[in-house]
Amino acid sequence: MATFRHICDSVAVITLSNPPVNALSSALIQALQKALGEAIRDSAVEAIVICGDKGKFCAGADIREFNKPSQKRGPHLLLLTDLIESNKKPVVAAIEGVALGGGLELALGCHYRVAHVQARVGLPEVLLGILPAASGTQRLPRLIGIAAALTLITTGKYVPAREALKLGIVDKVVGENTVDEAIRLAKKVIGQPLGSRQLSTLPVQCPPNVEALLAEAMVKVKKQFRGAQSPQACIEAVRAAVHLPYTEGIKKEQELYQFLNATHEPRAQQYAFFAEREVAKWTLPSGASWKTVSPQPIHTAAVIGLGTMGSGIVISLAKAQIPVIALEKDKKQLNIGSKAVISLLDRETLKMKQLGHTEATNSLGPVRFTLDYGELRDVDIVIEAVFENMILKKEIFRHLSGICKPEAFLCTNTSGLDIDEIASVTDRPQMIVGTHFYAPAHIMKLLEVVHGRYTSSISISTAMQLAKNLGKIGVLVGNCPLFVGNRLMVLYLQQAIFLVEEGNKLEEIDQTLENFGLAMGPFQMMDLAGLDTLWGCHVEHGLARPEQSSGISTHHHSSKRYSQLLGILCEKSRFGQKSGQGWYKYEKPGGRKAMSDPWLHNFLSEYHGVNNFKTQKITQEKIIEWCLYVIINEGFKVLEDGMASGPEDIDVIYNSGYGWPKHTGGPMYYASLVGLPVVLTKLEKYYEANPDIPGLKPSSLLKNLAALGNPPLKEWRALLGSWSSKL
Ligand SMILES: CCCCCCCCCCCCC/C=C/C(=O)SCCNC(=O)CCNC(=O)[C@H](O)C(C)(C)COP(=O)(O)OP(=O)(O)OC[C@H]1O[C@@H](n2cnc3c(N)ncnc32)[C@H](O)[C@@H]1OP(=O)(O)O
Repeated sequence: MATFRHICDSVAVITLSNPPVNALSSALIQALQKALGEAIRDSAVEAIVICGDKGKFCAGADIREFNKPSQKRGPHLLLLTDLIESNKKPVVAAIEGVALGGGLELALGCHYRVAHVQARVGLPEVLLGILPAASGTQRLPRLIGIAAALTLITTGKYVPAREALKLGIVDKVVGENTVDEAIRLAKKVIGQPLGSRQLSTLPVQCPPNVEALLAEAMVKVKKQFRGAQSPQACIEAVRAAVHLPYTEGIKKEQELYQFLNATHEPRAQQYAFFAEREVAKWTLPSGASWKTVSPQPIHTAAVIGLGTMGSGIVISLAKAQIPVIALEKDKKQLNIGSKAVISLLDRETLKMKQLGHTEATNSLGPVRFTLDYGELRDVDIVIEAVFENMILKKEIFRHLSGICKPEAFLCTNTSGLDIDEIASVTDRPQMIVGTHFYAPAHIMKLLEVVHGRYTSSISISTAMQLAKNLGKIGVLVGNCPLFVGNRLMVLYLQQAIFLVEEGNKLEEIDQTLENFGLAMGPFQMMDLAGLDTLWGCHVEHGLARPEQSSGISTHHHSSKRYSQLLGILCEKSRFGQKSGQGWYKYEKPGGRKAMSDPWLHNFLSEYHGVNNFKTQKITQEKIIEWCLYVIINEGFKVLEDGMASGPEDIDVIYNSGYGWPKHTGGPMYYASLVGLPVVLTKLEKYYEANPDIPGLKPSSLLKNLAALGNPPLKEWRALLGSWSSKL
């Protein structure tokens, strides 16, 4: 756990050992306390080095223990940091790998910190719904100042060693032998006064405008983490460091921790943390998983189509150092596409250089542009990213079949078309996988990996490994129309549009859902995605009729309610951000700043009158229920259909692909927070009043679970044996 040995009879090295990331479990904290006590008492020891086993210093408190009652958690890390700091023998932290959360707090208790050049440090507690409650909010501002500490503590950002050195978090960065260097430093400082190295005793260096700085940070986090309490608590704790002596600041830190811990947020965020890791460990009903099916290595790739999605996918591959051949259909498109890719690559290279990655200078190297399909002959994987048209996609896959080597995986970036139909025209249906990236593809973390009827487990394993290599979260889903993410999303967007038809203001709907915590409201999201794209998707998937926009309409299609508004706006060339107007207007085509548009409001009130819609102004609470409960309900239907392995998969898709607020865990976790019987009752009521909206018809899985009360999400599967994955 924490072992202790003598070096040269004067330096004790204490090694933290708790695989895989040396998380500070209560057992490890106890062992560390014991080892420290021994080293302190041992008169032969004049200095101490703390390091982590297997090249990882420490990833912080053991998150799995957070739900243990505190009396069972053993000694508190905070007491340990005080013990280290007040010790007369110098203590040096040798940081390799990571020093995160409690791991960094432990290092801040030490008198010196030496880091390996590839190490990263940070205080990510805010991302787990808590704050750095083992003195991080009090010691870090004393070390690096208020502004830098605020940034680190409120964003949870991981800082690479070189940046940590610039900020003053570590004293030295080394390329190798971190522990040896820490031992050398420890020996050198034996006998020197430690006063200036005891962070708790230092004054906080405050700029004159400190209150303005704190207020600005508060505005920022309220916008960035709407509805979440931990970022605000983090700022309050740093404010305490400004105004109160250390011990009082610590009291405030503890109070804020207790306050946060009493909310649902830590549990929701910690659930989201583990859910992300769980879904990456895919298993198929056949039993195939990482453990049984090795992914094929991907040394080279090709991307077909260099529009927004294709360009982003090329960048993603290039960033992972996978050589890419980028193909377009004609010279003009290749010219436009290659310019977009090169400019994105330049931007990424610059970003990486700023982070100290010198190897990034060569990141443009792996991309080659071509018009010639023949060049794709030897690549290991092809990702098709042309626009959503089945005929075109089939033509491309037929062509690829004849050109690519038999071992090449052929992937489609369709956002919802039938993978099996695409596979049917190829010579290798078992090697066809859906790889649904999210825009911008080089930034968004989510990759839906779509399992077609014929897809082999090796293809799945390879696609899931590719997601990892690209730094993305791969979530395995089934081949249903629109897959999982968009299947739920399209119903949500429709609900929002129905509200507008009934006389509600789209700005209010957006604002309400943003206040709930979504990264953007539905209308801003539609403008970003492109109204023409969404309309095309509605028509393609039979949610509306193509001719309806100009024709006479009953607002029903196959007895289901639909709205023509998207089609009408497209007819008026209002495509969203790209055309400078959609649901909102923008300063110019491609502009980002959404402004309310008086023209649209006039148009909507006319439309409302002409079409005789009922007027139904609803409250903020109802907007949330009306729009979000269809996501939850369809999530249950996805589980019923076996198109996702579990509720965690749906939550991860929404958290990482759709800006769902992690402090509510994800839509399915949120349903359990609200209470399944409550969600069910509301849906029943809404469906009774709107039988023409099938998205509101409660799923039988929801009904069955609600009948059992509100069982915790992790028990859903065990309670209902009938629901099984059909992936
Ligand atoms: C005076 C007394 C008063 C008492 C008052 C009580 C107050 C109580 C206060 C409590 C104070 C606590 C203060 C400290 C808080 C914290 O430290 S919170 C934790 C902060 N740390 C993190 O958030 C780190 C999260 N982890 C990561 O970012 C990554 O895992 C990684 C470390 C960078 C490694 O990444 P990668 O190599 O990609 O591997 P992963 O797949 O992500 O992880 C590997 C496995 O490790 C598990 N894991 C990771 N971190 C932790 C952790 N901190 N605890 C437990 N487990 C962890 C992860 O789940 C993976 O596990 P498997 O899936 O089982 O393999």
